[in-house]
Amino acid sequence: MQTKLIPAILDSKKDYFVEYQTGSGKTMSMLLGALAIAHKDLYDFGFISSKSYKKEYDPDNEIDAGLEPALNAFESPTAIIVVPNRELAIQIENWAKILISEAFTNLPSEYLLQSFVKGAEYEKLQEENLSKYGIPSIVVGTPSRLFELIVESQSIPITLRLKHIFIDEVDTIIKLLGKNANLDKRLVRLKNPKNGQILVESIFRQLEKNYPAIRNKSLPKISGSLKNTGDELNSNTTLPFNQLNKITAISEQIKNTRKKERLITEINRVESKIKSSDNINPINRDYKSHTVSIFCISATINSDLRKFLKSRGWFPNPVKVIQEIRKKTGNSSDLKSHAFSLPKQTTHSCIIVEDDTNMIRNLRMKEKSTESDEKASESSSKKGLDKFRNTPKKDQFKIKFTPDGLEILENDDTFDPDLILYNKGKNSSLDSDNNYNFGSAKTNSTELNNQYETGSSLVIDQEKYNNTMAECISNILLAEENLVKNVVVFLESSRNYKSFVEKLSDSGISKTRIIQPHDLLSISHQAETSNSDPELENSLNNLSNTTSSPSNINDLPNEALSFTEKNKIIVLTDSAGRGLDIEDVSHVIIAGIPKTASSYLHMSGRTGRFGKSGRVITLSINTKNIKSEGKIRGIYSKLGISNYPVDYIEN
Ligand SMILES: Nc1ncnc2c1ncn2[C@@H]1O[C@H](COP(=O)(O)OP(=O)(O)OP(=O)(O)O)[C@@H](O)[C@H]1O
Repeated sequence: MQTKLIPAILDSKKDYFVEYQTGSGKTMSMLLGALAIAHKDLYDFGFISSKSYKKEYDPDNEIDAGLEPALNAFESPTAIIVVPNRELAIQIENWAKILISEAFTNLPSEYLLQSFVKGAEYEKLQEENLSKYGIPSIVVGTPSRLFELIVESQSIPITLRLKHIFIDEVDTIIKLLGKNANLDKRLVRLKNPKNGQILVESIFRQLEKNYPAIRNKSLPKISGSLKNTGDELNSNTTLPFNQLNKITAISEQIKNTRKKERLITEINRVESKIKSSDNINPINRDYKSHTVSIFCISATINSDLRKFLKSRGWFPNPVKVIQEIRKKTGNSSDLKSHAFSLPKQTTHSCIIVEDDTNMIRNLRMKEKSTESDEKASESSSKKGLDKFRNTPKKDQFKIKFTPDGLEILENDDTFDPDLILYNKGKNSSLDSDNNYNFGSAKTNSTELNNQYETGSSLVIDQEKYNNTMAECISNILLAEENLVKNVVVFLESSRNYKSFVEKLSDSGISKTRIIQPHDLLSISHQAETSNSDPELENSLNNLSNTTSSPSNINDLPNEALSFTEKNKIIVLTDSAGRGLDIEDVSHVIIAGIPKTASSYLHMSGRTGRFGKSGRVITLSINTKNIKSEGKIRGIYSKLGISNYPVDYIEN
């Protein structure tokens, strides 16, 4: 993958989807490629002066070439890296610091790369860095912070120097609505697209405004009207209007007059927002003068996301795809039926806790997982979109084998971005969220069931969840002591984080061993500001070395005492853990049923990275009414993994 991706970045003539398994080195390749380009910037813009040191630039002897940094030499960045969370932005910056210090003796890394994330203390430091070092060659940050700096305040200007936009964990950044999201939620999304989407599209709008000459054809007129509904829709209607039209068509069939009226009012509000907002209509890139390459990167990119981004005007030309060859699953022969790939060296186990008897046992896998398990994992909604689900699937892609790998040619004649909203059958996406009951006040038993199925798990109260999970986790760590290095625990996103961490420390795990996302940031931040040992600066990568104060014997009420201090328990949620590379994670423990197969894949991917072995244990509570086994079996089956029974637990 790296031998394909890095040259593709250096060539920068096309747009790419990069879909490789977790821990395969995507983020590292992206950074290496971007730094290679930034490195050239140093010479092109006089940072490294041969005159001052009376030496010619010698690529084999860079350290001696001599550096002469000039303030504000770059008028704008040459690459923008968008990531979904602060932790990942800081991790990338820390990696860059180490790589840059290896290549140059005297060059502050901030000339080449700076990170931008939200939070008062970080923002202050970022502003100081910007004024001290000027605009870096590479900016990395979260969508909302980059939006503030690039679009709102324009403190980071965008010029034709910009050659690359990397979107790491693109599926999280765009976060398409799930197939079962209701109309309310769809309307809200239409009015308020995700920050990452607005950021990227605003950058292209800015470029177009500032450099009209880069376009050599005039913009087609964007039009749309609510008057065309249902079958009258034609392909010239732009995406948001098209979606709105379909929502209108569905809302008209709703019998409950009050609900119908409310929806129509909301539809009108969304329509006027769409009309008045530039941000909502797709962009229109001109590929005859292709100036910026977009790299969309993740272990889980599905065809819905590809279609959606194309419909937003991101890729008017064929997009290159760098991905591993996948085995096929399911019935269909198209790309959707490819299972996402997981590292082979990771084992997956699921432990079921029977709530009524308090017994624990291994997940029982049937001989072969049945279709009903898969259905359980998708959990169908009965919210009135059924008639759209059976819409015949169109042949959206043609695949071409090229020397560089697979290239996907999307066929414009058959392409219908609205299918993203409505066409969901058996082959529905793995990574869309399943969202229910948005805005609904009442919850009936079916909805309750759905909530559980989707992983919201509100049926199990917080106290019971905390007690059960903490007890299981401390016992597992005890039983697997010899295998344990660092451990990542994922708790359900709907859970109270603080009380869970407190319970964990009550159950025999020393507080000093528990690391929270904020701790990861503050460790990095301290390393950054204290200008200490560069090795230490890579704190995310050296968790086992950044030990906290020695453990107090009173913090360790039971046998968990025997753990050494170097073993850390990092408590995260799915979104905070996306893309993070934490050193020596031997175990991932997922406390609860993941929302989607894709979510499971990313959480489990914090271990078994870059060829190392890994162990993933999912803990699931079976209550009297709700059996969670079908859901986890469905996820296993979708991802093509089998249960590895835990030998110290009954089957
Ligand atoms: N060429 C390489 N040689 C040695 N180690 C590497 C190389 N490339 C990446 N790594 C290491 O492999 C680990 C995983 O890399 P990285 O985080 O880039 O993977 P990823 O594919 O982006 O993972 P994810 O999908 O979880 O975001 C990191 O510790 C990284 O330092």
